[in-house]
Amino acid sequence: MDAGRHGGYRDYEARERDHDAEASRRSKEQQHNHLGSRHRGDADPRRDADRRRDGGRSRGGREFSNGYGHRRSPPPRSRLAGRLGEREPGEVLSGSASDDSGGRSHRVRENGVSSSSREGEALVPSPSKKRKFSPIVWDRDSPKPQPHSDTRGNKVVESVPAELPPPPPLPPQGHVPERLAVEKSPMDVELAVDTESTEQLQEQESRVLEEEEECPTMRNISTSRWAGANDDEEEAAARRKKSVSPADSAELGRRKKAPSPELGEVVASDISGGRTVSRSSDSGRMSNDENEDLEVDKGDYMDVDREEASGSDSANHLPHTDSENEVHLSETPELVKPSHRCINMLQGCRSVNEFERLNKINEGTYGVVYRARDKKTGEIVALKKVKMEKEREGFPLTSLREINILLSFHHPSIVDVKEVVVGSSLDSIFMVMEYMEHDLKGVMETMKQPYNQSEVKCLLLQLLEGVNYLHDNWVLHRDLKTSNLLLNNRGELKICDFGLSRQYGSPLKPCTQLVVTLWYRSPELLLGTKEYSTAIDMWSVGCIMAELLAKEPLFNGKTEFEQLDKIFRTLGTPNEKIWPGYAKLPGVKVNFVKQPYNRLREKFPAASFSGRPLLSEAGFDLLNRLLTYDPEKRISADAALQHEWFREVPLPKSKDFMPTFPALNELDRRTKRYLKSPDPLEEQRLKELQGNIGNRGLFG
Ligand SMILES: Nc1ncnc2c1ncn2[C@@H]1O[C@H](COP(=O)(O)OP(=O)(O)OP(=O)(O)O)[C@@H](O)[C@H]1O
Repeated sequence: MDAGRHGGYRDYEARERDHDAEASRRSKEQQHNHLGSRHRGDADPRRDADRRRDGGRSRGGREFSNGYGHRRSPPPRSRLAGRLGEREPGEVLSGSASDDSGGRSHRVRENGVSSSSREGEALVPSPSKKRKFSPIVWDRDSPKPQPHSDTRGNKVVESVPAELPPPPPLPPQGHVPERLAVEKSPMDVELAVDTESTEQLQEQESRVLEEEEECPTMRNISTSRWAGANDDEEEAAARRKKSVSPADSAELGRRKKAPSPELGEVVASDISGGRTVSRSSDSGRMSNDENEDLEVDKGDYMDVDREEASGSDSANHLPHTDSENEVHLSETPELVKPSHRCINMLQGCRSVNEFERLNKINEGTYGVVYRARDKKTGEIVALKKVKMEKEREGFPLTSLREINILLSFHHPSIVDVKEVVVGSSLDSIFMVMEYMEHDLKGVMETMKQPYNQSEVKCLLLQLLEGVNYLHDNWVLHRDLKTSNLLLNNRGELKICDFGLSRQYGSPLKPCTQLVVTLWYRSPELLLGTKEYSTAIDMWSVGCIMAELLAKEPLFNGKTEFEQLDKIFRTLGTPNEKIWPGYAKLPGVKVNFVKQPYNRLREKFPAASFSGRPLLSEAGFDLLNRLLTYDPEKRISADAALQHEWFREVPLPKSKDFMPTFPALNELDRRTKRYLKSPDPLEEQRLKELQGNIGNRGLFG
């Protein structure tokens, strides 16, 4: 942006070269530090400090007292075969389940015994993992963290210049972008925006960022290049992508986690190689002349804008021992070669009138979502129109974040944004997303019965894979809830709505406690903590797990006080013993109910005739670990994925056997209301309208 404004392309390129050299140097330093740290052993006192900060969520692997480890060894097939009779229809089978449960079929065990050293199991070398620091969030008023380099190559927060990072590189001379990204570098994502709008967007982003976060150490989330990537390897990775299953690729993604992003970068460890980015076939390097081509054909305009204008108790009660929380660092940290990824901001966007509008799906706080058809390809997509009406200052930051993150990330459990298209004016911007038939909230509202345990496992595994991918890539979602989990009729779950998501490790201003919808908000946020971490997302995952099992929200408070009250009544009132630091939280001054016991088990009994959702010991243990008060002790996504519950019967249901529903998102809103209405008369009408709505799948 600055280059365009002040120096033109020449300056821009020169600056870019400098930037590249700097990035390359940093990358080398990082790698060097990594190598250095390999030989240093565990005697590093800073490692202990990191371990405490990390709260045991390190990628290096946390051993739980119950023996859940990080070993990913496939069980002998014969064992599973021996208990086929115990399976529910659609359960994941060893060996064939790579596409069922996020590639964890190899974790399936005979009976859920979690011994980490069972005989006869073929040990697959666990991928070395990178340690992940707990994000550190500084109060704006607090002293700025001093820049320092981490000798182990781990994430460090360093002071960075207030100015935005340099713009992305120009494509090489004569470069004509391909339509299909699979033929390109797997890490290349090209956000096609015309030059003028690019400048405008960047300028606005910079302005909004500066306003929102005055802290000079903040850098915006931007997708930028990693130095040192090998193009050949990228191409090979892109080719490999085509042959790996999503589940396999999720596994791969975890292995490929970059040690830490360069500050200000969203490091997309693009697990599956090249993402297929649909983009304008006529897009190319943008010139002012080409820009004019973007003028919409008024006669053929999709009338979106106009229409808009008119219309276990231990987790909470028994403090974990030190040994439980001990972080076992990876002995041989994997040296990850960062992938090369860049967004070409200089290509032209397609116009929204290349899509035919089908119906309005939903309207959220930040955008209106439409179902539409790509006129060229016939593909059905979801178009999220960025809401601009409240934005007197320009392009909304939330949307910029969302676009940045979603264009950068590619994972089977994260909704895919294919491209960005523009409306008649530059302030009407749409994200073109893969279309999903439902969101989890809508589906649960229409279901007669809650999901059973094996279905919950299938969904939860996918959710955890997505959250793990985000956390691995230094992003907090900060608004996980059932309406932000999309479902399709292939049993796939995908996380959407990244408007509140945030790169962590960067300072956040104090008022950002108001993230996460109330029902899914963690106690530390409700109690006003100024430092929070990946654990806030894990609390939300716990609430979602409970909601999936019960088909109703776990804690549905109307105010923050009521929300905390509901949490405390169910999980017991926390204290310093189970949650060190609790007493110092700003919100603790309020007089809360004194509930000495954790009563969660009453809501999810092991056996019941009361109609309450059943949950095994292992399932309850996972739920308790997700709903652990102390964020430092709360289970991480990575550890949750290894939890015994997913390995015991009933095994996670295969996605193919998940119940399917009529696509709510294709119905008009009136019909949707019928569907959700508790009124029996309406229900009757609905039945007539929809036939077998809510029928469960073949084996459901
Ligand atoms: N790719 C998609 N396919 C189908 N439906 C979608 C898609 N993306 C979003 N939706 C629907 O639109 C709704 C709102 O989308 P989204 O959450 O992204 O918007 P928002 O304005 O950020 O919402 P919120 O108010 O929750 O922040 C979702 O709950 C979902 O029902």
